[in-house]
Amino acid sequence: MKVRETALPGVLILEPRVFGDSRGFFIETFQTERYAELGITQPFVQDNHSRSARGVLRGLHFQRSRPQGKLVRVSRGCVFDVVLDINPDSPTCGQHASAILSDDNHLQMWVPPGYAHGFCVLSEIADFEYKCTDFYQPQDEGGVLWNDPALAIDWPVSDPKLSDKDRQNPTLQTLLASRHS
Ligand SMILES: Cc1cn([C@H]2C[C@H](O)[C@@H](COP(=O)(O)OP(=O)(O)O[C@H]3O[C@H](C)C(=O)[C@H](O)[C@H]3O)O2)c(=O)[nH]c1=O
Repeated sequence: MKVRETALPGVLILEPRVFGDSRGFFIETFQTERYAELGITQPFVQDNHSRSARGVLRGLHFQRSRPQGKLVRVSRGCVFDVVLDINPDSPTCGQHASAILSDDNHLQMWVPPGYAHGFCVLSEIADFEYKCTDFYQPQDEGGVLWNDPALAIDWPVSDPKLSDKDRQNPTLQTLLASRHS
């Protein structure tokens, strides 16, 4: 497996080994020992699968008191995936890492607990599948506005389809200010 570090501490882009043959391909999408060697040691307790159409943007989400680590991949289609540092004590707070994840490049993103995460869909349909290190806690959910100008995230969509919740997410500055109030 090839591993690329990013500008964000602990955020990794992983390229699993692909075994192709005349029938298609085979990939081990997760394996405890191999991923533990990369520091991905927290047990996964929940698997998620979302399907979205072209132009959908989900994010940027996080859980406050029960932060989820996420090992994300795309099993169908193509997305622009974004991880945002929202830790005010981090030297990279406000910075983001991004990658194109697709069923062609088979790339995965490891999002350690404590980061915000989101993606937008670049193909007709995208199946987004990911493993989480903690359970979904709806009352614990938080979000950051996808197009917060201070973040300068170069989303490859201009007028994405958002949930009502995501349309109302605060800017990072507002979020961090509310934590100290
Ligand atoms: C996340 C989640 C949602 N749900 C239910 C709650 C809603 O009735 C429905 C859609 O939820 P939501 O609109 O929050 O789904 P996404 O916008 O895809 O949320 C995810 O989007 C970004 C990309 C993330 O990184 C997070 O994993 C997660 O926040 O699924 C569940 O039952 N369990 C869950 O773990």
